[in-house]
Amino acid sequence: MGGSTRTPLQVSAVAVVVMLASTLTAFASVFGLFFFILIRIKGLEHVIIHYRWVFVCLCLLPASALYDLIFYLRNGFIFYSKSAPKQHDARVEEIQQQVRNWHTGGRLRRMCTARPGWLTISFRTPLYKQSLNAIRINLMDILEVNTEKRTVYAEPLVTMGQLTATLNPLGYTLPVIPELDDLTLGGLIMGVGIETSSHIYGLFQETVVSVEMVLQDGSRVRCSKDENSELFMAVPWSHGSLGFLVAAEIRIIPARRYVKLEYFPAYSAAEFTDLFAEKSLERDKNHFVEGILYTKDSGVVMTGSMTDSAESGKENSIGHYWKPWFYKHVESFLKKRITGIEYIPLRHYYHRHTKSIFWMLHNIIPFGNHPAFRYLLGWMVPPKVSFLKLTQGETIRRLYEERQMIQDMLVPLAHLRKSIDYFDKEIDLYPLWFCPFWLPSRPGFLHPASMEGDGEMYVDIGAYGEPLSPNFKFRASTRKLETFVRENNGFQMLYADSYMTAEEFRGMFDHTLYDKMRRDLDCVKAFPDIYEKTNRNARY
Ligand SMILES: Cc1cc2nc3c(=O)[nH]c(=O)nc-3n(C[C@H](O)[C@H](O)[C@H](O)COP(=O)(O)OP(=O)(O)OC[C@H]3O[C@@H](n4cnc5c(N)ncnc54)[C@H](O)[C@@H]3O)c2cc1C
Ligand SMILES: NC(=O)C1=CN([C@@H]2O[C@H](COP(=O)(O)OP(=O)(O)OC[C@H]3O[C@@H](n4cnc5c(N)ncnc54)[C@H](OP(=O)(O)O)[C@@H]3O)[C@@H](O)[C@H]2O)C=CC1
Ligand SMILES: CC(C)=CCC[C@@H](C)[C@H]1CC[C@H]2C3=C(CC[C@]12C)[C@@]1(C)CC[C@H](O)C[C@@H]1CC3
Repeated sequence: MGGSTRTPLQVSAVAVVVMLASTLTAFASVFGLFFFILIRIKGLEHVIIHYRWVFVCLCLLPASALYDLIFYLRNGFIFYSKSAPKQHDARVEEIQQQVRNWHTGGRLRRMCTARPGWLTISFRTPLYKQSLNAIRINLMDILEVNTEKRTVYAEPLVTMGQLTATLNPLGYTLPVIPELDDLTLGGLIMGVGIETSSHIYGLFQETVVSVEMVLQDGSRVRCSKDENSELFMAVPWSHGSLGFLVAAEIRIIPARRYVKLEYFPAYSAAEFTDLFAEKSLERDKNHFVEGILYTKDSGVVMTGSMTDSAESGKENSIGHYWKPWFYKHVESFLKKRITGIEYIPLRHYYHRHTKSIFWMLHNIIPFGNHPAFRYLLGWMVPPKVSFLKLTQGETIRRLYEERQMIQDMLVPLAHLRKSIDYFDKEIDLYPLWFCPFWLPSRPGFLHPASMEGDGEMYVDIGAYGEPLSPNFKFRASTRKLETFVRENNGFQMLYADSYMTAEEFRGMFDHTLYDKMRRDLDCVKAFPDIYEKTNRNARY
């Protein structure tokens, strides 16, 4: 894609945007500072809880839009000027130097990345960030899109939003693009990522062709299925406990203009389960499969396929800021008791839950889906998750801790019906999100209970919101849920609060290869292990 000449109109438009942005920033900063002081004054809890939207709308929305705009311009400039690949080696060398300095300094404290805890897409802030030796990883660019090899080569801080904005106009996409936009390549490879195409391609980790790591001795290694293959298989879910990721090569596939999305309402848990299982197993027919349950007995299953043309009158650009929140739109099929077909522009599909942060924005801006709000301020939505986290203050943090659940549990598809019953009885939280994924049988932290056969179809059950079950007790109920999941050969996503003991944790995840790599690469004194980094006690 070549550069283009700007017309005087475009130059004036940029000047107006810059002026508006500066005014907004000044206003947001003053108001933000005022509110920041306010949330620290005790006794103002009512205001903080019930009027958080004032602060969010006046400060966080403009700040988020501005931040995104600046980074979008910066990323576009760097990508098209091709300056990042030239600097990559020097930047990696800086990381290697920091690790060597850690050795010469006597290896006193173990290491983690210096990325501040509030920036990570999880409810918690890691406590270890304060006490460990923080290694600065300043790597945030896409290095190459190779259409012949069908790969994109990128640095670990590249986000999903950055990747879709770059790849889609070139006619490509990633096989799995986990929603939300600010998720990073590093976080998804070292942690886990999932999307509604995972029933075909597997979790995000399965789309990785190779990774480049800096190990605890300061060396730089490349790993793929043919080169350092054991380390390659041990990297997913390792949470930076085997080394630092400095680049990754990910598969790309041709993109099409639209997703033809079909909506199938279901009016009982049994109907929902059967439909969801049937669509998930039709891997050659459905490129995307997703389900949302609104009550135990009502939900919608969606299937999508990519296409270049749309039937007239059926195009729906759901991503436009004035459009209703996606999960509300989906619910309307349930209420109207009809199936439906729509053609959604690809990028809009990928970001369908971003605008409303699944259904979590409703608590923060209760009128966020009202047409008046959408038309007036919708263009700035959503506030950045990291900004919400940074500014939530102690009262809101405690409130979420005591009243809200944010969990993703991965269970075999065969146990879906049982799991829906369990979630309904013990938690009673709706909407519930369902996303199928294929788990191959091969060594690593996560594999099906039986290693016979190619693999097994699993489903991610995402619970985000307020549990209404009268039996619900935060710690005890989460522990009980963890036990249920473990007993059903399932797994917990580790960005969420995990209360398992070390023994229970080892019972859920296969540590054979991981322990071997920790020993072979001399990681024990260099990095905390996964349990130490992800357990509830490690996070504030
Ligand atoms: C204020 C602003 C911030 C932006 N921030 C980024 C950024 O951080 N990274 C980036 O790669 N591109 C960003 N963009 C660029 C934007 O994504 C481009 O317009 C895009 O390349 C054009 O794609 P499109 O026309 O296919 O989709 P569009 O029609 O522009 O977008 C489709 C829909 O996807 C959603 N969407 C698109 N981009 C984002 C995003 N980045 N974050 C959240 N939702 C999004 C929106 O709901 C949008 O309505 C930003 C644009 C603006 C105006
Ligand atoms: N759709 C989806 O699939 C969603 C997934 N998520 C979760 O969000 C997480 C990703 O969030 P994100 O904010 O991007 O990442 P995080 O900053 O949360 O990083 C996740 C883990 O990866 C490690 N890590 C990240 N980058 C590197 C690196 N370059 N080298 C070594 N270790 C690294 C971090 O180590 P350290 O602590 O040392 O920084 C941390 O333990 C995923 O793990 C996923 O579970 C959340 C929402 C949606
Ligand atoms: C699709 C998958 C696999 C997971 C989606 C999880 C997200 C819905 C959550 C991950 C981190 C969560 C946070 C919040 C909302 C829900 C998540 C984005 C908050 C923004 C809620 C408001 C708080 O004040 C801050 C939270 C930060 C983390």
